[in-house]
Amino acid sequence: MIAYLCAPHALVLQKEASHRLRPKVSRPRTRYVIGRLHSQRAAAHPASTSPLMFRLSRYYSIASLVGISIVVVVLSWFYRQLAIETLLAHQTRSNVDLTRSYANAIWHRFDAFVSASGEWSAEDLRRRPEVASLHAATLAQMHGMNVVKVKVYNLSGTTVYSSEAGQIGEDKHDNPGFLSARAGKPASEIVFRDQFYAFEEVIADRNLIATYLPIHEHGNGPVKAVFEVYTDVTPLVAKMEATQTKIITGVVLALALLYLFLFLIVRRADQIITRQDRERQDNEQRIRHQAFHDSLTGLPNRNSFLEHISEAIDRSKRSGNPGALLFLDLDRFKLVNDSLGHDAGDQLLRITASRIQKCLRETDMAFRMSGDEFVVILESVDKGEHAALAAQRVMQEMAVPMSLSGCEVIVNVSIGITTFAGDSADVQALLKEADSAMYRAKQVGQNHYEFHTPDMNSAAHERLSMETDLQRALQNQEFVLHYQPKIDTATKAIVSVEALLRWNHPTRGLVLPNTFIPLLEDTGLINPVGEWVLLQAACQAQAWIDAGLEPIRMSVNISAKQFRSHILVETVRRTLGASQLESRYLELELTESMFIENAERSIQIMQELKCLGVSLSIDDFGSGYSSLAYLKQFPVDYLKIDRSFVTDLVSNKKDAAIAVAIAALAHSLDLKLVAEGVEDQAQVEFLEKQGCHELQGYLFGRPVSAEELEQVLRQADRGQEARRPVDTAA
Ligand SMILES: Nc1nc2c(ncn2[C@@H]2O[C@H](COP(=O)(O)O[C@H]3[C@@H](O)[C@H](n4cnc5c(=O)[nH]c(N)nc54)O[C@@H]3COP(=O)(O)O)[C@@H](O)[C@H]2O)c(=O)[nH]1
Repeated sequence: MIAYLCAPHALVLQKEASHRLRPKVSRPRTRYVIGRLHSQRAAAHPASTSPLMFRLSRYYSIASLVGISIVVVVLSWFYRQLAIETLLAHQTRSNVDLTRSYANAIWHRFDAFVSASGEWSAEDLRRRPEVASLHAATLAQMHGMNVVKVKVYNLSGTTVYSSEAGQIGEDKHDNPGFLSARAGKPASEIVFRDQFYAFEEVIADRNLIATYLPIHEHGNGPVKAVFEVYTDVTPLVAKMEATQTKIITGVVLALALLYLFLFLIVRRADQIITRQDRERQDNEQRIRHQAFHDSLTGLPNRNSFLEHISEAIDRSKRSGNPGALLFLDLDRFKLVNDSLGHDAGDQLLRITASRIQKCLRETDMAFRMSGDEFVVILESVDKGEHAALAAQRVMQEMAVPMSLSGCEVIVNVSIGITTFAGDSADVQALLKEADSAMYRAKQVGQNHYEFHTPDMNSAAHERLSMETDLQRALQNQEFVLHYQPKIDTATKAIVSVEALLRWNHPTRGLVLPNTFIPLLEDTGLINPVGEWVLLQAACQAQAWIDAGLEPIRMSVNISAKQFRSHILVETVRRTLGASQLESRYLELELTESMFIENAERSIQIMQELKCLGVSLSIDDFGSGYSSLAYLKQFPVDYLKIDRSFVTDLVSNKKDAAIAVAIAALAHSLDLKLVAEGVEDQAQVEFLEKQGCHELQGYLFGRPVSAEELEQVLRQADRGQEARRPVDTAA
């Protein structure tokens, strides 16, 4: 039940709405879709920030420092090699010149000595008297030069003279420098000596260039001996090293500046990348959250449910503790949406979500599946009573009035419960079980919970098979209309008939609209079927006129979906054209809940319908949101008191008071009053007193086929008297 305790302009009614089906159990079909879900766990829980975020500036710093170091080392080595090569080449040239002048000056003294040296031992060589004069001549020749040692080798590689006397007689025949010079090619090498015996002193920490030079006979003849000259290049090397240091320092400074400049660019890029990365992560997190949560209520959604129920079943398997699934559906949610608008509907869903959560333990989880459907997973429920207690808690919480769009409203909930243990593996089957139980709870009377029983599965199958059959019913001409008369209170003549839809099911027999109109609404078939009803009823009314019967009004029920479909006016126009029925004989029965969501638009539709000349009636009046403020603007002709107030109006003072109030309202708004559900004379008398214009009910006739009603109409016309009511036993 939904109860409105509304503000001044509305009637204060807490009566169960009538059994009219248009706004009744109408809930979106549940689809059980289990698809592959990507990263469900990650998405159900907030994503952590990536620990491996690429740090460009860190990589740049390391890579460029290593690169700069390599460049400096290579450059430094390369420069040094180049400088030494240059030095060696230069020194070799100068040593060639030096040797040439040395040879020119003193070779004539050596010539015979060197030629004969092959015969002497090392000792003999050292003792030779020529050595002293050679030494003196050499010293004189080298004076003032940077030459620090001179050696002379004969062609066998024996040191025949050295300015360091101790080396005379040494064998150097396999020395590469000697071999190169003996072959006619000067050779130089640079060496470092921490101690070196120069002509007359010992010198320390010196860079020396040793040059091996061939001595040719007559200047350009065959090689006669090999000279080795050591020149001290320490100052040159020091200079070279100083230059090298300067160049390297310059290069390092230039690279450091470049590094700094690039570092600033890279750091900025790094900051941008980091920010974009964070934004991307935030976006991903938001998308994941959206994929697994319902944006309206903030509850986890169906995807999240599918993940969690599987985990809950696994846990139940491991622990052996059973769990339970609660399927919750709001009672008459559609009515709130239709009457108070979608904002109120959204607010209701949010309040419901928070109330459900209030009733749960930390280990339980609530999900919004779709529309007004919620599911709760309860873990470790030892006995079914625990699930029942949770359901009761939710129902109690929902029974507390809530304020929606300025109205105090109580919206109840119907709950289906099923339990699962380790062996229940099929999530889809579990959902179906809980859904079937919820459906049974609704059928039992709403604001109720039911446990799943095996027979419920067959009820669900039944629903499905009905839906399938309905798809073919229109094509197979299985629908028929029955007609129930309305009589004039004063004359008791039939002044109108209400067309009521029946389904002639091939195997089930005659099915009443309570069973299938909600399914027609759910499947969207209500529009084509509604059009068919309109045309059929109008054609029947015209057929009776054509058959010579006194014309009467034909009233047709219009569903909320039809009314909102925006093609209603055009459909009625086409119907009138096709049936040739005068518009004053067509009446449309609308319910007040259709108008509230967009009253202005509803008034416009009603005015357009009125322009066609049809009559309009507000059916089931008093059972919904009766806005008096709008009622005076509705261009309607009839107000039909809801059957629920008529049934007990003689015995129930409140019903009587409401019927009186509605009658007064109709009179003051200049509307014709119709009462439905009239079953006895006492009701007739009460309603007559209230000035009710027309009466409808089993007392005057049940809905019957067109043929049966035609007979009644004929009898009445033949008798030239007020039409007799249809036999109530029919
Ligand atoms: N959108 C459409 N709705 C339709 C159409 N045809 C019917 N309906 C709606 O279905 C509901 C149930 O209709 P039905 O089972 O046909 O019941 C009607 C009457 O049989 C019943 N009635 C009439 N008099 C009495 C009575 O004295 N006692 C009693 N217990 N029941 C009685 O009331 C129903 C008619 O109600 P109403 O429409 O409010 O006048 C019902 O809501 C229909 O509107 C259709 O084609 N389209």
